[in-house]
Amino acid sequence: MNVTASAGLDDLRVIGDIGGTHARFALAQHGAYSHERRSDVGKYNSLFEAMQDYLAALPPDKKPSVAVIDVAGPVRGDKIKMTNLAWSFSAEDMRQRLGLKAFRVLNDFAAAALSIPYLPKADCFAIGPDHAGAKGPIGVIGPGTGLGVGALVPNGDRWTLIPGEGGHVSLPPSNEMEDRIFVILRKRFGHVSAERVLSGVGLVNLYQALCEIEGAMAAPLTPADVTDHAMRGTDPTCVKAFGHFCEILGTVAGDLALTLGATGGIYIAGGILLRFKEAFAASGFRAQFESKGRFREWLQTVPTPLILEESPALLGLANVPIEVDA
Ligand SMILES: Nc1ncnc2c1ncn2[C@@H]1O[C@H](COP(=O)(O)OP(=O)(O)OP(=O)(O)O)[C@@H](O)[C@H]1O
Repeated sequence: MNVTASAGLDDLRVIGDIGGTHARFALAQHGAYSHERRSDVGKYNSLFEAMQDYLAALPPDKKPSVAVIDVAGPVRGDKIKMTNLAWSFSAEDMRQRLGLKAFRVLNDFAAAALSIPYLPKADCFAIGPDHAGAKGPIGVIGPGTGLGVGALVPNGDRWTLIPGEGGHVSLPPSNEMEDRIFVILRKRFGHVSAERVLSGVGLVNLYQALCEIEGAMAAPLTPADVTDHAMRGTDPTCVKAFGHFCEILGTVAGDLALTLGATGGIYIAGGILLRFKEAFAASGFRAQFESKGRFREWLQTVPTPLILEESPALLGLANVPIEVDA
């Protein structure tokens, strides 16, 4: 899809970023948004219910005429099924039931990628070289409930958006310990995608694999327990799990940079790492990102800012042109 900043931004639009755990809705016009609300997706049986609830709570003079929604999962055609959530819907059916002029659906990391040209500098925490003024293809990668990946490629004064399912690329182990973790995960999952490690549940998978390597019994920890122990240093296996998480993200992000030729930067998004920006910056992430043999020097020039905004996708959705077909 080719993207300009102008088309269809006058209509009041309801925008929604639908992840595997949270749904965030807002109202947008002229590229900016307000009336943001976040809910747990578990509260609702369907996207329709969640949207109806949000729309019903708006002031009476706020009646959006179009919807632009992103979902964590592939978007091909009218029927959408989310990857990490039991919701499915037809965009045309949603449009009719909500009485809207248009109902547009994008992949969540396509929307996150679209936000990058509009993201205020204060919403990024610099890791590696400064991203301000960096030009060229841009990648976005973010561990949350799943692992999202998206990209933007400059095309004259426009951007070409590349939605994909880069979270499901094969996990690349890059040292002996990662080999051992990989073997354990392969026995468990068969194909070990990057998402099996680089997500909330991935943190727990890493912790459990490390316990197995150490011959220890894994405690029933949540992703938040793992990072909590890691930050407080109260469980050495959790400290190691967080360390591997950051390093493996560095490897996968470095692969993405090489594949895209991402001189514009690889932006790190998702709901997990923005909570731990200092620990992430101090981790082995950047060293692993650059550790690409003969391409180390080139990777050293690629910025890897951490997006501090929980839902950058909303900014992308506020700006997506809706008359242009994907
Ligand atoms: N403190 C924490 N430490 C580590 N993981 C956490 C923490 N809090 C929440 N998580 C995990 O983060 C994930 C939710 O991430 P996020 O807030 O980005 O949700 P989402 O937008 O619904 O995800 P996605 O878009 O990937 O489907 C869950 O797996 C959750 O267990």
